Amino acid sequence: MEFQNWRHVFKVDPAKPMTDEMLEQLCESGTDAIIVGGTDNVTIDNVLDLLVRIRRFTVPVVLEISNLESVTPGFDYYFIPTVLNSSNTRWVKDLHHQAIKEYGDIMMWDELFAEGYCILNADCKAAKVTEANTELDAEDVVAYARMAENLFNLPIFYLEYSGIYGNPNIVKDVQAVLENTRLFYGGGISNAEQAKEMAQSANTVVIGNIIYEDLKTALSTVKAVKEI
Ligand SMILES: CC(C)=CCC/C(C)=C/CC/C(C)=C/CC/C(C)=C/CC/C(C)=C/CC/C(C)=C/CC/C(C)=C/COP(=O)(O)OP(=O)(O)O
Ligand SMILES: O=P(O)(O)OC[C@@H](O)CO
Ligand SMILES: [Mg+2]
Repeated sequence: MEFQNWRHVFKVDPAKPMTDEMLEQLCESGTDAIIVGGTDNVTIDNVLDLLVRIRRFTVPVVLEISNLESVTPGFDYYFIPTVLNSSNTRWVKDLHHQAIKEYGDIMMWDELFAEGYCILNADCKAAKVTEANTELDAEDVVAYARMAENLFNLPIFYLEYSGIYGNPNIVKDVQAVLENTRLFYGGGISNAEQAKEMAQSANTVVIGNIIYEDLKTALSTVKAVKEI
């Protein structure tokens, strides 16, 4: 699949305002894809608004589904998070079961890809919402990665530090045990050096909040990652 070659992606949050000028710079930056996703206040209206505006460009666009109410046709792919270290089955497989029960007959299965999330920042919104157990050491995380690949055959293992820069050694340890499952890293990347450091081990680095804080620096991460 196309995403298997992605090295760099921007994640844009439908709940946050973004001008056409900003969006154009992101879409024309040379990034491999734009992921549309966030934890809260994601609605059909703000998702459609972003989709229509991103579609003016040729960059691939993915919807990372965080609730069923905001799903719409028109994206290239749909990423479906399942939070492996959640302590509440709702975020692991119950919402997924409900969605498949309701829409299973009309689902375009070849556009859907599951992401096995392991959330490591206890203070981020996604950890709180999903009641994630973030008290994990490197061995625990590696075990989740092995589970994602070997038990569940997930195409993506997503190391999520949303809001803080993570531990590059853990990213390295995880990459060492993955063969087919792609390793996405996201969290706290706020300059080109950090993007480069995480991209040494992760297959794909995800750049989120810095887009809204310092667009120029966010754009600089594309070249940094592509240079490796
Ligand atoms: C039209 C078409 C092709 C139809 C497809 C049919 C269909 C309905 C398919 C659905 C298939 C399916 C099985 C869906 C599951 C649905 C679901 C609701 C799953 C749960 C998702 C989940 C675990 C969400 C929890 C939160 C989470 C992990 C979000 C990921 C994004 C993230 C961590 C963002 C970072 O947060 P952010 O908001 O940016 O935080 P800050 O503001 O602090 O930065
Ligand atoms: O927003 P940041 O901290 O860059 O994290 C990116 C992404 O992993 C969030 O889901
Ligand atoms: Mg965010």
